[in-house]
Amino acid sequence: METLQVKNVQIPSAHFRGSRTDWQQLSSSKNSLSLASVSKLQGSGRNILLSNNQNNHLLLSKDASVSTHRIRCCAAPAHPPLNGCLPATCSTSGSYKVHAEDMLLLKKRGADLVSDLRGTCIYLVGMMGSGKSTVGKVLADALEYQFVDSDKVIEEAAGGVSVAELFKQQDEMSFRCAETQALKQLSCSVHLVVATGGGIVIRPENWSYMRYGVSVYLDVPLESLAERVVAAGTHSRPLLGGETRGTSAYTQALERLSTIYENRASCYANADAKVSLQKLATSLGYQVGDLTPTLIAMQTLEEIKELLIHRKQREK
Ligand SMILES: Nc1ncnc2c1ncn2[C@@H]1O[C@H](COP(=O)(O)OP(=O)(O)O)[C@@H](O)[C@H]1O
Ligand SMILES: O=C(O)C1=C[C@@H](OP(=O)(O)O)[C@@H](O)[C@H](O)C1
Repeated sequence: METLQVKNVQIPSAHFRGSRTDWQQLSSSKNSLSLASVSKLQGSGRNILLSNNQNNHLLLSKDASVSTHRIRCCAAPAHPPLNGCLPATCSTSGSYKVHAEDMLLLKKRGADLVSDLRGTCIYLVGMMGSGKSTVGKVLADALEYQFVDSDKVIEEAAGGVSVAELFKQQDEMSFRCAETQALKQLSCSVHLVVATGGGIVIRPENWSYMRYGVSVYLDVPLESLAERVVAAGTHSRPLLGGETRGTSAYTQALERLSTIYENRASCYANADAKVSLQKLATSLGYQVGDLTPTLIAMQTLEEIKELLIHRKQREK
């Protein structure tokens, strides 16, 4: 890790994902943004972390479209590069490991939101495999909320019987009733990030519970979903029709996911906010597969922030 003392930097506008009010801007054009009062620029691996003296941080990803020469230090370093300012440890959000510096930034973004959220629960909705659990755990850490998976609540209420087993033992309607009960119970709590089951959106009654909180739709292209669920194994996802192997597994998963999605697309659109992985990837010059749960969690916090600002303005 390298730390440079710099005064201001120029970055491509598309890569600015922070709050503009946190940063003094020297100039801004369609394609580029010049930020003043940057006190530190730290680089590690693919990431570049900018900080200013007000303790605001901005994480940029160094990839094909943001190479170091496009992140131009307008002032020469005041001191020779310093080494290792942040601990090289990782924090664990479930089994996914978040780099310490990323978690620092996530927590900063989370802390900015907490007072406006006032304990409101966050409900992540989206298709199977969209990353609700993976991203949800990172978000919960960032907000210092508790993470809950609605499927796990259903399994506990059923005495430890798995969702896949419940689908075998009962019809889907019974599972949906248990899901509504679980959600009703969760909606009485505060400070929760809830990873909901992919089908929770189909019942209007469920929305009446999720309206107590903020719902965010993780919109992931079907091809990526199919890749993920096949890699993870489809045994725990009964609606995908059990385990198949080889190349046909991907084709079968994609077909089933497409059919399920067609029936649900309008329901997902009810969410208060949306994180589109395709849009995020395009804005960063990435492929969807390159988007880490950390980046997705960061974007989720941004979307929630926008939503809260919008709500506040409407209240006025
Ligand atoms: N951003 C990501 N990039 C790649 N794989 C991911 C990402 N997010 C989640 N996954 C993987 O996809 C699978 C499904 O994720 P999960 O969080 O369980 O989804 P959901 O809770 O929406 O069903 C898991 O194996 C997980 O490791
Ligand atoms: O899409 C669905 O209808 C379902 C999604 C699953 O949850 P995940 O989205 O967490 O896989 C689980 O609730 C059940 O298998 C039904």
